Amino acid sequence: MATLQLPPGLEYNGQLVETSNGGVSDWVAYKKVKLYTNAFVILNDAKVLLGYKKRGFGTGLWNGFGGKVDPGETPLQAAVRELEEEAGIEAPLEHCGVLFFVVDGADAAFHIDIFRADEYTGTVSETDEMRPEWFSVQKELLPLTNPQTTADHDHDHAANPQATEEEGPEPETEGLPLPDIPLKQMWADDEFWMPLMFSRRFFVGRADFDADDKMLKWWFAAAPASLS
Ligand SMILES: Nc1ncnc2c1[nH]c(=O)n2[C@H]1C[C@H](O)[C@@H](COP(=O)(O)OP(=O)(O)OP(=O)(O)O)O1
Repeated sequence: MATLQLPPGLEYNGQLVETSNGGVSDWVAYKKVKLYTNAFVILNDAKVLLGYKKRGFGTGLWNGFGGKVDPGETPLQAAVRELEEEAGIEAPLEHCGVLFFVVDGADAAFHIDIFRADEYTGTVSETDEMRPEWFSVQKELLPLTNPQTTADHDHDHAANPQATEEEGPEPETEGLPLPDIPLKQMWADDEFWMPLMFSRRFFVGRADFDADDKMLKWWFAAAPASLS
């Protein structure tokens, strides 16, 4: 497999397959990089918890839960802290990808470590910063070729052979008709990497935006499906 040329800001030593790219020809220049996290709880490969950003950067958009990595923290520690601060829950987070994100004119680029978990404990709660809500993962975000993704979207409880009745339907989503993930009210890059996250393929990518939050250029790649 040929080695891929990664955009500036990204490093990855393993095998990658390019999954999407587009936009204008030049990457936006940046001077420094700040570390961020973003975390998703995904139940039965079929439902995902998102938060509506009520204030600060990205106000009015739905996103995972996350923020800056504080001095002395690892990205995983920061992701666990932010999930508790912004959604009131704890989860066994696993690193599932890296997004390098640049806004033209901003003082620093964002290196965002993305985490996912299949379960959580605690009670999902609204905070000053985020309003959490469960969404159904629409079929368009689940590649048909993914052997590990077993979501059955015609039923509330996904057809996951490892799910047992003891795990039960989650009380906070049981019986509710969930809306699809609101891609039009999310960062424009999300549609390129969310399918990789849902199909459990480790991904890396970069997305550059202008000062009005319009996406200028993007590139995403993922571990080959058989290696993830
Ligand atoms: N393009 C894109 N796609 C997906 N997710 C993101 C982006 N850009 C982003 O910034 N993000 C994520 C990364 C972080 O999870 C949040 C932004 O964090 P923010 O809320 O600004 O950081 P905090 O540390 O919580 O900020 P304060 O609480 O200090 O205001 O969005």
